[in-house]
Parts: sequence; C-alpha cells; structure tokens
Amino acid sequence: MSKSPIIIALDYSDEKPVWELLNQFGDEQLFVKVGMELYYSCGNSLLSKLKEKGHNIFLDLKLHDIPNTVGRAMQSLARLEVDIINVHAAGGCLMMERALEGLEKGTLSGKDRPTCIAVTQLTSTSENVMQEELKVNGKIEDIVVHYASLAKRSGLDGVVSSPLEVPLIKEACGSSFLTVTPGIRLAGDSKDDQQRITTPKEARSLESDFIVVGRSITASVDPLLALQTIKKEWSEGL
Ligand SMILES: O=c1ccn([C@@H]2O[C@H](COP(=O)(O)O)[C@@H](O)[C@H]2O)c(=O)[nH]1
Repeated sequence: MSKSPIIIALDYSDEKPVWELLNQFGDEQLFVKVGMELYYSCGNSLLSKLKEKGHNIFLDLKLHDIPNTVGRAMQSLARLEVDIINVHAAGGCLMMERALEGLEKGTLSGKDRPTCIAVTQLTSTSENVMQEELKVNGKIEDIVVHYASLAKRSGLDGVVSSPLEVPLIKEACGSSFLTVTPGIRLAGDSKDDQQRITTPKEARSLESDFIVVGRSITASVDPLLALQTIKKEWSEGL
C-alpha cells in the first residue's frame, strides 16, 4: 500500500472523537499521527485498532533522554510496528544512534524497522524565542539544518521541520532524506501556537515529503471538505 503524504494529527485525549473523525472519511486508509496526548490516554490498544483498519501510524512521542534510556525505550516501542517514530535531535548523536540500535534490536524478524526521524526545532518556536529565551545562537534555518545534519550523521531516516526549511535540508542531507513537516494551515485558518507555517500547496512546492495536519482538519466544521481541500492543494503544489 502506498503511504499518503498527508498525516492527520489525532490530537485527542480519548478514543471517541478519534473514531468520530475517522468515520467521516469512510473506508479510506489514512496516515495518522498519534502523539503524547492520545498515546498516554489510550496506549497500545488504540494503535492496534488503527492498524486493523489499515491506517499507517506516525507515533510522535519525541523521545529525549540519555542514550541508554532512549535506546531501551525504542527497543520496546519497535514491537508496536508503527511506520514512523521520532526523537529530539537536541539529544545529540549518541542518543540518536542508540535510538536506531534499539529500534533495530526490537523489530520483529521479517518486519521492517520503523522509519526514525528527529525533531529539529519545533514549528511553534520562532527565531526570536530560540535566540532570546532558549539562548541558541544563529539563524533558525541554520540551526535546523545543523540538527538535520546531526540526524543524518547518526543514521536516521529524516527529520521533522517546518516546510520553510525543506530546501536547505535537502541541499545539505540529500533529496532522499525525509522531511515530515507540521506547521500546516489552510489560508484563513488561525496560526494557534504555530510560528513557522505554510499552506499545503506551499509545502509541496518546497518539496516536503509528508505534511502533518491537525487543527486545519480536526477543528474544521467540515473535516472531510478540509481533507479534500488539502489533497487538492497538495496536488497543485507540484
Ligand atoms: O515541530 C513540531 C513537531 C510536532 N508537531 C505536531 O504536529 C501536530 C500539528 O498540529 P496542528 O494542529 O496542525 O498545529 C501536533 O500534533 C504537534 O504535536 C508540531 O506541530 N511541530
């Protein structure tokens, strides 16, 4: 099955709204993202149900701890057989290497290891906050590309960034290095807490491999229409 480039963020704290949303899309097999809120509430049983329905899963837990802890956690998480899993690149190269080793150890024989990607700088972080509050010096796109290069050097498959940084990441890390990009808004939607945003069409033009869309779908009065609009924009962005 080919994977949809549009990943729907299921940011809910229980199962009911998940199925209410997904039922609106009929039998379509989707790519969904389960983040901390939903995973901490509903755990592995929900992942199994989503897989039974044929959906691809990005388990967005953003691991960030000492290398040994992340490696062992990844070994456990590998058994869940999700498609994409992630860490924070800020944990450093040794942590990312251990994450990958853990995933490889934990992947059941005959199965594919989950794609492992690293968060560069959260799309809710502005350059001003990064420099003044977090005391990370430099231009945000340079820091994002630096973290992407660390992820590549550690053997990871790609990164999470804003679509705005994708051309620079591809230039530094190669076109096959995956870019998974949240911070997506349809024209007229509220930015909410996001800072580095684009439309789905702009993200495609910038050569994002996957876009992650939450509230532009989940907070829409018509989620089905929102998804159709996003798909149309994505196809127009080529
Ligand atoms: O840098 C990051 C990393 C992860 N996210 C996640 O993506 C979705 C975006 O939701 P929206 O409602 O479309 O803003 C959300 O689950 C975040 O945890 C991100 O936004 N930025």
